[in-house]
Amino acid sequence: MLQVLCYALDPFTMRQWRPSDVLSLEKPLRPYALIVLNQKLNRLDIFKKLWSEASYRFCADGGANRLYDAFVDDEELREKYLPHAVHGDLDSLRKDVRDYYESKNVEVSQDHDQNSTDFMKCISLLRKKETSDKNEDGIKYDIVAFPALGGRFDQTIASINQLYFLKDETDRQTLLVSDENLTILLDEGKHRIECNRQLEGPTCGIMPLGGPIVLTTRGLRWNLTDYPCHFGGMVSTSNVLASDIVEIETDKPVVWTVELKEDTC
Ligand SMILES: Nc1ncnc2c1ncn2[C@@H]1O[C@H](COP(=O)(O)OP(=O)(O)OP(=O)(O)O)[C@@H](O)[C@H]1O
Ligand SMILES: Cc1ncc(C[n+]2csc(CCO)c2C)c(N)n1
Repeated sequence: MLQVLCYALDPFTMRQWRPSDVLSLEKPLRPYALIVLNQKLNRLDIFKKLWSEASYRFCADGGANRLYDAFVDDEELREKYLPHAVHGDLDSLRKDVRDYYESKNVEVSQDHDQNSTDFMKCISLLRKKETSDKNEDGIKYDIVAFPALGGRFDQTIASINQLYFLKDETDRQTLLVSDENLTILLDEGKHRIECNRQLEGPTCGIMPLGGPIVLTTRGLRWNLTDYPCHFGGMVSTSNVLASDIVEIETDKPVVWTVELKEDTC
């Protein structure tokens, strides 16, 4: 009761998160751009749900191959899943895939920069769209990347690094969705994460990937109070949701990840 009172008195210092909204709500509360990365689209249930409500749909380079290949047996369906753009250095995009999407008037654009991944390039493209005349309301879109994490470890770390890059953009949230996890970055401060335990859990982790932190948690099976966490010391992995509401207070950014159930959509 006391905590409910605290929220009522101090709602702005606690950042609110509902990571699984993108999988559960009919209409998302916040508009988002879906970026399809270059990993096999195993979970078409998740993919179709994320796709259906996205305001922008970009394929990061070889992500377009995965999209194309997901509908190998169904030409008609393939034509229903046309992205707004295929973007990147285009060293992974197959010629047949490029020809197909170009023939359907999909924007295929190349950026040769060798210091940014194709995922990052797609985020730059989103920024361009956001500042274009067509976005008169100046909407900033959340970013949902799928399938993110897993696969190559350097790419996995690059994707998490991307969360850190974006952390100061507090008017947008970035969510990495994999076949088995939802992952976000919590910036320094207080956070209230609402979990839908029909979709999320039981396991979760809080990982100080950017350096040492001091952590306080509530709503987990194993909680910490003002506890120093760092690699080589305490890292909260294989933790378990004990409540629909998880509260986390951290003095530095920290990665939150929660397991996805097998049947989510
Ligand atoms: N094996 C992988 N594991 C995890 N993520 C991947 C993997 N391969 C690609 N990705 C993600 O998909 C995006 C598009 O991949 P792309 O087809 O361009 O492969 P790449 O040339 O190896 O990637 P990049 O040029 O971005 O380093 C990458 O930017 C990355 O976010
Ligand atoms: C210090 C440093 N390490 C690695 C790369 C390589 N790299 C990082 S992102 C990217 C683009 C891939 O499409 C490439 C080639 C670099 N540039 N600088």
